[in-house]
Amino acid sequence: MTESKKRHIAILGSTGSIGTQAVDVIKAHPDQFQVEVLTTNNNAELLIQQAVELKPNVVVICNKDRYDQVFSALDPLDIKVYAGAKSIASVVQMDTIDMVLTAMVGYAGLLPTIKAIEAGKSIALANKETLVVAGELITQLAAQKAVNIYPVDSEHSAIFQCLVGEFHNPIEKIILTASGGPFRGKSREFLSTVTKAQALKHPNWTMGAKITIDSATLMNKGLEVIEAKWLFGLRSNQIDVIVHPQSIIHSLVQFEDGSLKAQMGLPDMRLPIQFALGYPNRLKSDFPRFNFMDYSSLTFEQPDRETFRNLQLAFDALDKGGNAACIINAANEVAVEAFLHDQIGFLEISELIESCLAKATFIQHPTYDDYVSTDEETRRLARERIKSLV
Ligand SMILES: NC(=O)C1=CN([C@@H]2O[C@H](COP(=O)(O)OP(=O)(O)OC[C@H]3O[C@@H](n4cnc5c(N)ncnc54)[C@H](OP(=O)(O)O)[C@@H]3O)[C@@H](O)[C@H]2O)C=CC1
Ligand SMILES: CC(=O)[C@@H](O)[C@H](O)COP(=O)(O)O
Ligand SMILES: [Mn+2]
Repeated sequence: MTESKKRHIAILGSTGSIGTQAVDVIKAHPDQFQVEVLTTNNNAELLIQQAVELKPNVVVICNKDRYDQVFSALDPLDIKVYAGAKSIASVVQMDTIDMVLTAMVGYAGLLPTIKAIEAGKSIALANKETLVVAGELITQLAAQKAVNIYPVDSEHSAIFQCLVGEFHNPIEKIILTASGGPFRGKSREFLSTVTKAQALKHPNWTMGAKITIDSATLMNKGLEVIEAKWLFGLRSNQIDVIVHPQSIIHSLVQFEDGSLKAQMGLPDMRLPIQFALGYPNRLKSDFPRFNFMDYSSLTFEQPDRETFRNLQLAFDALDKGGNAACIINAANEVAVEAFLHDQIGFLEISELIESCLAKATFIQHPTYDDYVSTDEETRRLARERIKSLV
């Protein structure tokens, strides 16, 4: 690419696990990428450090109390500084941006993603919650605006990589691989006493706290099933989940002739991030290479949906349709937060989600405003339930 053809990127959530790895990818390819926008929730120190190095046009810090600190560091460098969630939703529409990487965590990713698509920006989507909450709305809007959504999530990137050159061939089914998390093979009795420190020890990936707990409960795989439905236009009976504890095969596609294609590699999120940012090009990297001799066996097992009920709850929500996935997402976000604050136990995460799914108002054809009210109602129900438990 020439200087003028550099891809101009906005990184939402630049201080997190995906965000910092995206910064590493971009720094390794200064001829390919220019950072236009960086955003964070609270982490002013790292935001300032990244901005001094990458010289974006604009940074946003959600927490307004940290605005002065960021402004005094970056205004002398001619970097514009804004604060508050609304600013994120507005800066993604800047003319100078080509692609928005949604690397913030949770429901907060929904509105900025909608605004970015409305402005015609390509999306590199890490924030799976956006598609879980409002997959139909997002995919319809993207189609209307002729916007491409490039998956960053490792499984979905794997499927997307398997589909390159195959877009005219129907998918028979996809197989999402799951590590099984830190509690693979454990009983409900064991799970009744596990701590957040145990749950935060993922066997293969270093990630933010929320997704790490989701991996431990198998909700991450449930969210990924819903994410896959919308990204690849599938029915739920076309999506299988298989536990693969080594996380080397990142997922598979089966075509109508029975052929299976898989994408493999060491667990390293920089690869799917780089593939999404650089698509359709595979950029050179110095990431460690997979060596077959280091793995004497790659193994597979069925997920235990009875012990880890969240996976089944996600399939149930997908089959129910409407705002059901929005309900389980909101309940899960509140439940994970409560677990991380030692307010509820590990098994109560699923109980809370199940009770919210039963109680929250079901809407068959939700609008954006319906998603907002569903999210609010479910969070209220979940918090009431937590109060009754403690
Ligand atoms: N980590 C991974 O390997 C993978 C992550 N994903 C998905 O990517 C997304 C990000 O995950 P991850 O990087 O692990 O998360 P982290 O918790 O590590 O980082 C989250 C980022 O978002 C910012 N942020 C948090 N809350 C808000 C908010 N309410 N408004 C605006 N910004 C906010 C944080 O700012 P601050 O630092 O100030 O808190 C931080 O920059 C999630 O949706 C996750 O499911 C998908 C596949 C793999
Ligand atoms: C890296 C990534 O994409 C995560 O979503 C990862 O897949 C989590 O691992 P689990 O398979 O344990 O959910
Ligand atoms: Mn994943």
